[in-house]
Amino acid sequence: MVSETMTTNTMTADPILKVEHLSMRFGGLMAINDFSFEAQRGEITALIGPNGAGKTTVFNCVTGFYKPTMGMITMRQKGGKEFLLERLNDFEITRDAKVARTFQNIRLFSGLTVLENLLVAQHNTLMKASGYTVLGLLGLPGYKKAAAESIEVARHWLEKADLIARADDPAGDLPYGAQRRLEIARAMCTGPEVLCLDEPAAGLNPRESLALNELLRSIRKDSGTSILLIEHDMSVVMEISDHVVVLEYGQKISDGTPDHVKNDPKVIAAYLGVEDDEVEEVIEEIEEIEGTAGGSH
Ligand SMILES: Nc1ncnc2c1ncn2[C@@H]1O[C@H](COP(=O)(O)OP(=O)(O)OP(=O)(O)O)[C@@H](O)[C@H]1O
Repeated sequence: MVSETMTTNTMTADPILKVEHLSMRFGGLMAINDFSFEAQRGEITALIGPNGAGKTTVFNCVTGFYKPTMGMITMRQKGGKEFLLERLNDFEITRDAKVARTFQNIRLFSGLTVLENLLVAQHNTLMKASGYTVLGLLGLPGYKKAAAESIEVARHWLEKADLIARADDPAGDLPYGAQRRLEIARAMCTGPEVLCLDEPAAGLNPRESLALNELLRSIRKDSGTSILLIEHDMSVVMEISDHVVVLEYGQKISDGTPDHVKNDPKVIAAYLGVEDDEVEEVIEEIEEIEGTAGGSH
């Protein structure tokens, strides 16, 4: 039988994103120190780790918000074209390399409607079709066609995100979980090959969390977009990820399938804040407590 780890790392090896020897220094602090990992095409890769481990810094390097102190970040599109992301500006990473992102804090245009938010996301395509002229905006058939297509793309993602009934409502009126899904739908309207999500489940209730899982799974299945996510909610990470990479103090401590990572003593130690050799003792204690709780029901 082929092990799960092999399925992820060997048999389907087709990395869309390769991070090699990444380091990021902030003054005297080495926030990321010689960190390498690969995200496979068509998979959901989660980056996890305790607070301050460096997850957001890695994200900011991948998406061009920070220029790394050292290291290489290669994005290989499905046609084979390669981009060295550390050399590009953030807007080029979105526009040319086709890496989209969402943020920890929701950044929607709250006064615009839900649909309008998705049309704004397609601004680049629409402006190109207008020939960048007012006349183009008013009369060019190419523009009209592009505008109709943009509405179609928006409708598609509104349906996927279960937001079609709210299309004409101001984005700011949506419940929190729906705003998170709208952000993801907006990122998808740019046609990304990699979607980077910064804590998409933060602040969601269990029902909203389930809706998010469903949306992310359908993105992977239907669009083939690869997803890289940072997430604290382990139920989301373990349920939807194909591959999990764990950071602690800016260095990789584990890398593999959710099952592999979940049972890795180094990861357990990092999350519990104990030394590696104390892990077994702590696990035994937890099992005892679980046994006692199970027995009392
Ligand atoms: N712009 C910055 N200037 C200085 N230090 C920074 C900067 N950004 C991050 N850091 C530091 O780098 C380290 C890693 O921070 P980062 O935000 O990447 O961690 P994280 O794993 O995303 O944490 P959290 O889970 O709390 O969001 C921290 O010690 C943080 O204080």
